[in-house]
Amino acid sequence: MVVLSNPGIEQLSSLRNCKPTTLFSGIPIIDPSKSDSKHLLVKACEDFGFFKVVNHGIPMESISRLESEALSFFSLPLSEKQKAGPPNPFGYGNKIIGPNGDVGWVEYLLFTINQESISQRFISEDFRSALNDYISGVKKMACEILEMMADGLRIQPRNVFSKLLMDEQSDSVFRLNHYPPCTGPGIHTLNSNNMIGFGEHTDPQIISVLRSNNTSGLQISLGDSKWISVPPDQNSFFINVGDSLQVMTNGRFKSVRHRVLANSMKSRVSMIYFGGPPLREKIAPLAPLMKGEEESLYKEFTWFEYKTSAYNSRLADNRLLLFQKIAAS
Ligand SMILES: C=C1C[C@]23C[C@@]1(O)CC[C@H]2[C@@]12CC[C@H](O)[C@@](C)(C(=O)O1)[C@H]2[C@@H]3C(=O)O
Ligand SMILES: O=C(O)CCC(=O)C(=O)O
Ligand SMILES: [Fe+2]
Repeated sequence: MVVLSNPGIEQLSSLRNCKPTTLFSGIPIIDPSKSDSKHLLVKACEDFGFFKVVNHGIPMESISRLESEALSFFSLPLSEKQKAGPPNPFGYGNKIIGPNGDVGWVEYLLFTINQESISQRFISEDFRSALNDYISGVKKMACEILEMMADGLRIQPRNVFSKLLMDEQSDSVFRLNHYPPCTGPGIHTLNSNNMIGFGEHTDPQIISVLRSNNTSGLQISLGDSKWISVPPDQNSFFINVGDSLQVMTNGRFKSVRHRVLANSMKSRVSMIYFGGPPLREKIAPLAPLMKGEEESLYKEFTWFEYKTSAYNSRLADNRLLLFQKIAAS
């Protein structure tokens, strides 16, 4: 990857602060075809806000096609890729994440999804077709997972979450990330610690569906400032609970704090579908989940208000704090 003059090396060197960790074998695994999966899934969302889905039914051909289109794009000369940028927030971005000064050892393409498909013209017809085919598969899977969650929580109708993604005004986003091996000038010679590819954060939406190639790097935190390295699995999907789902379950499900470390040997390619509600949607705890006199932990807000506030925040900020009735200690 070509190193841009902005951000500078001082900024990027602040990313080398990660201690090596071992891969964790306790990530919950959900097989949707198994009868107990809805209960396991609820437990995973309560304990981790994160789990892996196997036996998902999305054809490998659809996944590989998108991965190879993405790799072809990221292999283009920087000047070609930059024709699809800068991200505003959609388009091609290189090292700069979001509008508020965050940087990472990553380049990416960010797309908005309008009614099932991507219409942005900054990529080729073949690339767009691979994206649209893949997105329709992961969206269907995300909705099935959300319906299993409703079943596991014993709430009705079972499309109470999934209808938000199915709404034609759903504000969903798709992202392709490419983390080149981190051998930039001055980086590995200064210090052998890992570099941050994508800094720690929670995803603001309802649910994120992540697939990566077999390169490690993704880590999750269980709120104890320790990081757990997620063993990569190119045949499975990883699900993140987003901030909006945490609010809709009044804190019962936890939005998972995660980050990506760049790998010094291999490049990582990830594809993430972020399922979000329509902008006008009120994000609030669902009544059937409230027990007795239980009160909402959050002030009332719409997805538009939350998203606006998120885009004014730094990646690592706890974006829900502003919307909590009682600030956490
Ligand atoms: C620093 C930022 C990038 C981000 C918008 C934000 O201001 C804070 C949230 C970030 C995040 C994290 C999850 C997704 O990757 C993302 C697309 C999103 O919806 O929220 C990114 C935003 C971004 O890269 O534009
Ligand atoms: O690239 C990854 O594996 C995760 C990136 C991520 O968390 C994000 O784009 O929000
Ligand atoms: Fe994320």
